[in-house]
Amino acid sequence: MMAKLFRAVIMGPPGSGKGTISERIAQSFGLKHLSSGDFLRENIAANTEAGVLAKTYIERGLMVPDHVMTRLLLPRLEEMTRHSWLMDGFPCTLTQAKALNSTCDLDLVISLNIPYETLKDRLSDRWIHPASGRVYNMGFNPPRVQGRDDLSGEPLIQHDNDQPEALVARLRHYKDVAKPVIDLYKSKGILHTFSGTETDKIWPYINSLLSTKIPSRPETDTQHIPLP
Ligand SMILES: Nc1nc2c(ncn2[C@@H]2O[C@H](COP(=O)(O)OP(=O)(O)OP(=O)(O)O)[C@@H](O)[C@H]2O)c(=O)[nH]1
Ligand SMILES: Nc1ccn([C@@H]2O[C@H](COP(=O)(O)O)[C@@H](O)[C@H]2O)c(=O)n1
Repeated sequence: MMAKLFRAVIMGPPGSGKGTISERIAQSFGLKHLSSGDFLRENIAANTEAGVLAKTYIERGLMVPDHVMTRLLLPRLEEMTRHSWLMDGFPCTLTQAKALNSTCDLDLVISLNIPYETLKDRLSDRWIHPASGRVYNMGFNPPRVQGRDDLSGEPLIQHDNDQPEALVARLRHYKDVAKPVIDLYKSKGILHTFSGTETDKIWPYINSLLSTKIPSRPETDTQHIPLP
């Protein structure tokens, strides 16, 4: 049982490994991994009003507007009064960061700084199980059976906006909107940036940083709990 609740955010461009590293943090430190992308997909699947609206943007490879993201996510975070969490993919604009700031005090922000060529290679090789959001990479973490999800056996898909043509625009957009967010967290003294081309090499540094902030927990005590 953690003495103090811990609130963290992980930021980085598409394909930087936010989801992959978040899962490791959740397993090692017992934080709930809250994925804004998964939450959007759940709302789309459930046909909620915000989900229907968000879908029209995601389908065109666009970012969902700030007011939709904050309306969807902030009430959920406000409910999480008894859990430590790690938010992945939100905030990604200054407006979202300011809205989050008015809801809670963050303890730590992890920012991933990964070269473009690496992102391009990873994303063109990324395969997703749409129903669960489980992510594979044909080189790094391939599925046991090619083209099939390990748990359900269902087919894996690739997103059009993971292909190099779409990626350049997505990365340019990320750089523009993330810069003021990074500056904000730097000025608060909670930003920690990790650079590199391999998650397995970055992970030990993140692990040791978090070990100084939160107690790790034994393997057997791990679980992934989706956002309620
Ligand atoms: N080759 C390689 N692939 C990696 C590495 N780390 C993560 N990946 C893969 O790269 C892809 C992107 O990783 P994610 O964890 O989905 O990245 P993300 O930042 O959450 O991406 P978005 O959801 O688009 O924002 C996935 O297919 C991962 O399996 C690595 O060190 N090497
Ligand atoms: N703050 C955010 C987060 C996500 N989106 C949209 O959702 C899509 C999927 O997100 P992943 O993190 O799972 O890649 C993403 O491509 C965006 O369209 C958003 O708009 N704002």
